[in-house]
Amino acid sequence: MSAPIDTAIRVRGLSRAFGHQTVLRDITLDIQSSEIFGLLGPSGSGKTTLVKMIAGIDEGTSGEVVMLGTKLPNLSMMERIGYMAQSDALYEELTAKENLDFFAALFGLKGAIKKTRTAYVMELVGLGEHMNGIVASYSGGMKRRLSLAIALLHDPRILILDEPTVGIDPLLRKSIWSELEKLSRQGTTILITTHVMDEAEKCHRLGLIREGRLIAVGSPEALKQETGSFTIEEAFLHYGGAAR
Ligand SMILES: Nc1ncnc2c1ncn2[C@@H]1O[C@H](COP(=O)(O)OP(=O)(O)OP(=O)(O)O)[C@@H](O)[C@H]1O
Repeated sequence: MSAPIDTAIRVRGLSRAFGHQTVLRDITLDIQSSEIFGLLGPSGSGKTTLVKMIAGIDEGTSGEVVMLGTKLPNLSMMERIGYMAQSDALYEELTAKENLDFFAALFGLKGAIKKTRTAYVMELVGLGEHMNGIVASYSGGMKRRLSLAIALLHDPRILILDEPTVGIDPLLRKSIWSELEKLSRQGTTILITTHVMDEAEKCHRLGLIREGRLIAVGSPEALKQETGSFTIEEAFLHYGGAAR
């Protein structure tokens, strides 16, 4: 008998409409524990809408999301999810440290653990020396990095990142990716949306999304092989999508 597959995120028949506009149509998807799963699709195809429902902050018009065995939305699951939204949700008038303190309190981090985690995540995103800077004075890329630090702060089992590396320079992007790979090896499940093809190549599996439908799911290699493509972009075109 084969070992049971450890599913971290189970999506079944998920649809979402805003008024008369249906933006997600009957999405069914399993994301395995420790997997780095990438969502790729043109602007407006429904990636953010989907990750918001998987993060438990929006609900489908129909269908369901089950995370680590618990149906969402469920408040107690919030502790196990690190969510980095596409637009930064930061307190601009406060310092980075004060922002981190706020989120640490929200997740019940205190004392030495809070101090260690705060220092670690800020170093990771290259902001170790900007801890006491007022966020309003940060550049766009620095704000993205602080948002990523906050998503990682409580060491969540599930990490949901909506275009996390926009505005981040290639060197730092590389070190962030090697950290994501390390977290995945340690058991963290990572769902990431991206427009960047070399990031898509780093995902264990990809879901290609177009006009609210999941048009293909597979490893970058499998998707390329199936379509006889050299690049993911080409494979996407083959499935009837467009990379942007
Ligand atoms: N709250 C909302 N009310 C009405 N329409 C919405 C709402 N949120 C999203 N939409 C619509 O849903 C569609 C999908 O949007 P979504 O943000 O999920 O796309 P996306 O693939 O993440 O795009 P991008 O890559 O540009 O971030 C768009 O047509 C958008 O206008």
